[in-house]
Order: sequence, then structure tokens, then C-alpha cells
Amino acid sequence: MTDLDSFIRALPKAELHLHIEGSLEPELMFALAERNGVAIPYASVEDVRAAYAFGNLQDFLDIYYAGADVLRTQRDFHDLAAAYFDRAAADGVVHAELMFDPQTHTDRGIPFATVIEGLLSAMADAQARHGISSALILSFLRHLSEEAAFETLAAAEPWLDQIAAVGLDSSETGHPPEKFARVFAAARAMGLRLTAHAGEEGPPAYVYQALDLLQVDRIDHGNRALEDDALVDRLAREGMTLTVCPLSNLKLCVVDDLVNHPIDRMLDRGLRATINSDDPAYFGGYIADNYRAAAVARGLTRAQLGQLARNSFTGSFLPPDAIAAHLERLDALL
Ligand SMILES: Nc1ncnc2[nH]cnc12
Ligand SMILES: [Zn+2]
Repeated sequence: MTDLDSFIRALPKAELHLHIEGSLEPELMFALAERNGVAIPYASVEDVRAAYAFGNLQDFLDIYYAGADVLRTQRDFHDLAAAYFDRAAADGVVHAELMFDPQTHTDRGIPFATVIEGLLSAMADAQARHGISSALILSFLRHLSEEAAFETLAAAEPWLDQIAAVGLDSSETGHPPEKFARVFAAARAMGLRLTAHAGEEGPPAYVYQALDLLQVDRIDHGNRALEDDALVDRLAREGMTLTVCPLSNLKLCVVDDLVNHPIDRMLDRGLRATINSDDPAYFGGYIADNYRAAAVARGLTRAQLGQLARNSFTGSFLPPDAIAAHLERLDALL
């Protein structure tokens, strides 16, 4: 392991942008397909990996939703999340906020309870086995209707005290945040925190909508905000956290090359940027891989890497006293 690797892994960090369905490794996909008797359109693990060449977000989403079909039972969701936590622990993650897409499963006839109970049991194990705290972000699929999002929020009510936030993901272009203004207002009234993917492929106008119409606490991605100076200034002034995902940006062609990734420009502009893995099984790396790839491509300093880790706690949905405790431990190491 290089010095850089050791430094990155030793940095206590929070992961704020992780789709648990996007942590489904091809090996587990095959094992679950066999366990559940589900046919998958791949002959081998290598065949699956070869299919992961994406020209844009939609190319990826088509494959990602198809892959999720092997997830059928509570044990499957448990095993999926347990595998993620093992990787996260090895990468120095001490707190993880997991997005899950209930509609990907309920639309296939899998009960909401099956999904969330499997995830919750793995989260309890992660706390016991690795000392990792975690939280759930229920994400609405934006290519589906407002009505379907309201139904999903209603289905979540029995577990409300175990869900930290709602999010908004899937196909961004043509599905602006304003479509979900009312369901986000309802979630806010229920005491949930709010985050939304914006400015990944969508224009700066979608970031404005996420701020003004959804009143989000965080922006997932936010890359295209950099096209609008006034928006950048506002995001910086408001201390808005951006959950940036370098390897995802590369795989989905949001950046042409990591050497052109804007992560350090974001920090230089005063943005509260963080580094995360998004869909690690599909994009070639977990959180430490993302830190390393960005550090090498952009020549990030240890101070910048420390700042990114700091931002991950400041931008988390943890209570203020827990954030303060994490920052104290991190500062003692820097
Ligand atoms: N990067 C991403 N953008 C939008 N929706 C997603 N769902 C999973 N990963 C996503
Ligand atoms: Zn995402």
C-alpha cells in the first residue's frame, strides 16, 4: 500500500452518496441469481463487467435497474448491505448514509418491508461489527410520477423514525426537481431531511430548483453548478454540501478525464464538496478509490483530502454533537 493509500484509508470519513443497489458486485449478482432462480443476461462475471461501459446516465440506469432484479428476499438486502459495510470499514468509513430506491423493488412486487428490514438488520450489524453508524435516505425515482412518490412516502410511514431523509435520483434530464416540490414539502413536514441529485446531467436551473422549490439540505453531484458563477457564490455562502462522485463522473461521461475533474476548483471556490462512491460496483471503486483517483489526477494535497473528509461530517445528517465528536477525532489526526 502506498503512503497516499494509507493516509486515505486512515482518514475517518463519512459516505454521503451511496446507492445501496449500486454496490451489487457481479459476484453477488450471480450468487443471488442462483439462490433465487432468477435468469440474468450474462454468462460470467467478466461478461457483466464488460457490459459496464456507459455513454451517459441512462445507459447506466438501464443496466442498474436490470441488475437489481436478483434482489428478492430480506436476506438478499441484508447481504447486499453487509458486503458494502465490509468494504466501507476497510476504507475508513465511520458513518454511511445509504440511499435506497424502494420503487425499483416495490414495482416488481417486493414488499417495502422486505427491502427496509434487510437493510436495517445489516446496519445494526455494521454498528456492532465495525463501529460504523449509518442512516437511510429513501430516494424517489424521478422518471416516475409525483403520485408514485407520494405512495412510496406513505409506504415508509411505519419506519419513519428509521429514515433520515428523502432523496431524488434516476434520469435527471426532463425530470426537473419542481415535479417533486409537493412530495418534498410533505417529507419535510414529516421531519425528514432532504437531498436531491441535481446538476449531474441537468442544467444549473435544476440546482436552483432543488434549492428554491425542494429546499434541500444537500445537493447530490452539483457539477454543473460551476457553469453559473452566481449559483456557485450562493452555494458557498449557504454552506451547501455537494456530494461529488469522481469515478461516477468519469464512467458516466460527466467529465471526459479525471485530470479535468473540478473537485479542487470546487474547494477553491469555497464549496463544501465531499467525495463519495455513488454506485461503486458499477463505476470501478469504493470511497477510498475515489479519494485516491481524485488525489492522483488533480494532485490533491493532504490538507485538501482532510478538508474533504471534514466536509463529509459537516454535511452529514448526524446530530450536531456527533458531528463535533467526529471532527475532533479527525482534527487530532491532521
Ligand atoms: N449517479 C446517479 N444519478 C442518478 N440516479 C442514480 N441512481 C443511481 N445512481 C445514480
Ligand atoms: Zn447518485
